[in-house]
Amino acid sequence: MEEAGLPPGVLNYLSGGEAEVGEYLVEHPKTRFISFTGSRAVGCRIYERAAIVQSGQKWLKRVIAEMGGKDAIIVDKDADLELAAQSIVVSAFGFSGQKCSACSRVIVLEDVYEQVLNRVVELTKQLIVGDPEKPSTFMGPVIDETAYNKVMHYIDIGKQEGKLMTGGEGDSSKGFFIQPTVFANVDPNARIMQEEIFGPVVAFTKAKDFDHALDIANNTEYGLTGAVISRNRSNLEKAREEFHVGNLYFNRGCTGAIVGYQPFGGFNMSGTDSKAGGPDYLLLHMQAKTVSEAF
Ligand SMILES: NC(=O)c1ccc[n+]([C@@H]2O[C@H](COP(=O)([O-])OP(=O)(O)OC[C@H]3O[C@@H](n4cnc5c(N)ncnc54)[C@H](O)[C@@H]3O)[C@@H](O)[C@H]2O)c1
Ligand SMILES: N[C@@H](CCC=O)C(=O)O
Repeated sequence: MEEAGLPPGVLNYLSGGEAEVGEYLVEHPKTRFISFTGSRAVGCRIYERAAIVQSGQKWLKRVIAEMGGKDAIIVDKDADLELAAQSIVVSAFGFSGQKCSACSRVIVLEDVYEQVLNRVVELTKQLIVGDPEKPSTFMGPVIDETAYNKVMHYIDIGKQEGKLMTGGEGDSSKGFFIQPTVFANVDPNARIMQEEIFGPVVAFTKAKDFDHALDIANNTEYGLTGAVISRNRSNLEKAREEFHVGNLYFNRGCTGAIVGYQPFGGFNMSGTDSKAGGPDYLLLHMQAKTVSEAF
């Protein structure tokens, strides 16, 4: 950044604990702007703390919060089912599901539900989990023990809430490895359909028609990414209007936004409606001033 012209000392990297560093910076009267990426819980905490005007503070702090997701892929009855299955597997299990954009809910029209589910299970069983340095590995471990315990806890909940189709096992003896896990026949209001897991776990539910599928997809506090796999143009147009997410994809998975091409950021509890990687983002970090001179 200095090579690009930024004066020394403007950009600083500071590591440390959440309370010691995070809370201190958020609450400091001289902090002016906070750009945060992380969970809903921490984002809400920052938003709340930043709103309090501290002694000596002479501005209102501005906050951008990019938070979590509970992202859904809808599969229509006339979809390319192989494309659907491939898109689901990549979106659910890439980076071990540790993406805010990861697919954690699959909503399939009842006409093709069994076919899509069976193919996803088949593809999931072929994934290689292991050493991420090996090119043949598809999925490495989750990030740490806390993440491992959290995801395994959700897998236990999933075993009560749905039918375990594949996966469901973890091994923390040498790294924190979790098998890619698929649950079927899950109620849209179940915890694994509502709460962000941030791990390799995906839940399937059945919709009776496309409107029902959209209702289920929108039945979440989040609104980050979503995808529709369909050959039906009028259903795609309906989703364009009614599927309430910041990043909506048609006939592809719901991860992998490209900077400059698919500006990224969600609605509702997924964030503050900003679009990282898009032309408007920089303006959010600036202060506009209007100067008028009369002659
Ligand atoms: N919307 C997006 O663009 C996006 C992108 C990536 C990840 N995420 C989300 O991030 C989450 C996973 O990341 P994580 O586990 O690092 O999230 P996290 O919220 O646990 O932590 C994020 C950061 O906040 C810091 N932090 C924690 N408490 C704080 C506090 N009280 N005050 C200030 N800072 C504090 C942490 O030290 C960490 O650096 C998921 O929810 C995921 O969906 C969102
Ligand atoms: N922008 C990334 C997600 C970032 C968060 O994990 C994507 O589109 O997959």
